[in-house]
Amino acid sequence: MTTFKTLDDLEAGQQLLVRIDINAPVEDGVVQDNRRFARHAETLAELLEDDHAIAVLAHQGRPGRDTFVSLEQHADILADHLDRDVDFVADTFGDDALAAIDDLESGDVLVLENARMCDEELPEEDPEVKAETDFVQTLAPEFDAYVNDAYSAAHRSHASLVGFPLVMDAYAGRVMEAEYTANSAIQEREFDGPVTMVLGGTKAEDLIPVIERVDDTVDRFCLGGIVGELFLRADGYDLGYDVEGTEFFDHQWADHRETIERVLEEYGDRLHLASDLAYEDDDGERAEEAVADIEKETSYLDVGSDTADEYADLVRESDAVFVKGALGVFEDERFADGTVDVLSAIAETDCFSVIGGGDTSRSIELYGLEEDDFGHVSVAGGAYVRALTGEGLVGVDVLQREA
Ligand SMILES: Nc1ncnc2c1ncn2[C@@H]1O[C@H](COP(=O)(O)OP(=O)(O)OP(=O)(O)O)[C@@H](O)[C@H]1O
Ligand SMILES: O=C(O)[C@H](O)COP(=O)(O)O
Repeated sequence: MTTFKTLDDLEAGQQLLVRIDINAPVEDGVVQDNRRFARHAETLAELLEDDHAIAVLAHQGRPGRDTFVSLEQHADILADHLDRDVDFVADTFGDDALAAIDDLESGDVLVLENARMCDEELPEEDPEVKAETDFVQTLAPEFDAYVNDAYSAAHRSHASLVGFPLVMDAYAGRVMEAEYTANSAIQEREFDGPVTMVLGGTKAEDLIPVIERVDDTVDRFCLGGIVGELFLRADGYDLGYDVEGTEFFDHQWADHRETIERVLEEYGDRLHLASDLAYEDDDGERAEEAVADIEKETSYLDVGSDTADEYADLVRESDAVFVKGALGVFEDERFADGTVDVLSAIAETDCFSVIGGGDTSRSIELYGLEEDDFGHVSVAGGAYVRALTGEGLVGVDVLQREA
């Protein structure tokens, strides 16, 4: 099944460019540790044992969002996980970056600045186009090989993910290998009882195509988070108001309204939407309201308790449950109930389960749930649900193609 080269094929003592995905939550400007750091640190530790010199390439946030910040704090978090110094240079492929790369010695780790701060990184273009960018053409000659460990970003055709394998010797890192193996195996499984997909979080644009493509294998969908509210809006309810400083609703509504309305119509009873939602009242407390009674323009931050009970019951009847995205803003304890109640119901049953999402998978340790109670906890979100549809991931495809 795995046709890419792995670290088992890599000669020791080389200068490596290693793409990882440490895209993380940022709270008040402070980058939050999540399980992506721990998993990638294991790959880096293995490479260091083999005397490689490493420059790390990664991204954080998207331009225009308040999570779009430098990777300086990420270098410190990685240093904690690795228990050694990790350098950072505030440059990705300019003179400062090249000078820092020149100084690398065996056993060094250097984090380059957020790849998405380079103009050539983001526009989705073919790998062949990305391989010709100055970004790729400048960095590639500085290294003996490229390692892609960023399975969770492998659905994006961005320069740092798809350009390098076309011009350099390229290998899959351990996280890439493990996630690819686990997620590909899920596609092959067959389940006797109902299969439920719990979809939430902020990235409706990633999830809507998934609903359509897993049509044959998933029996019902439980929606929450921003995604759920967009479907409720399509169902005629006046909701979907951003918290100050965020922009989740309007552009996704403008871009996907027709599809959301069509999916809602076609899927009917198979799509479960929240019947109640939670918000912050004037005293700063959690309050709940039935969706049918909603009149005020406020930001809803979690599904309500009736909805959480209904979703937990559906989970208990299921043979398999796939989760991507949180049902509410679980980082705030007042709005964690929906996510935690549903995850707890999954943990208590013996259904096969996968919990995915860089942010969402963090709720497991935040609320004292045990990773062992789930079939697979993926640090990938969009990439894992896409893999469930059987669709290839461009970042994996190029590694396989060049192997
Ligand atoms: N109603 C809501 N309003 C605002 N944010 C919400 C709401 N519901 C959930 N969220 C946020 O969704 C985030 C998780 O979903 P997100 O779409 O970022 O996916 P993810 O799990 O990190 O997957 P990926 O790896 O694809 O990024 C959480 O950080 C949570 O705070
Ligand atoms: O967090 C993720 O899912 C990956 O890092 C990809 O990030 P993106 O959705 O901003 O492209």
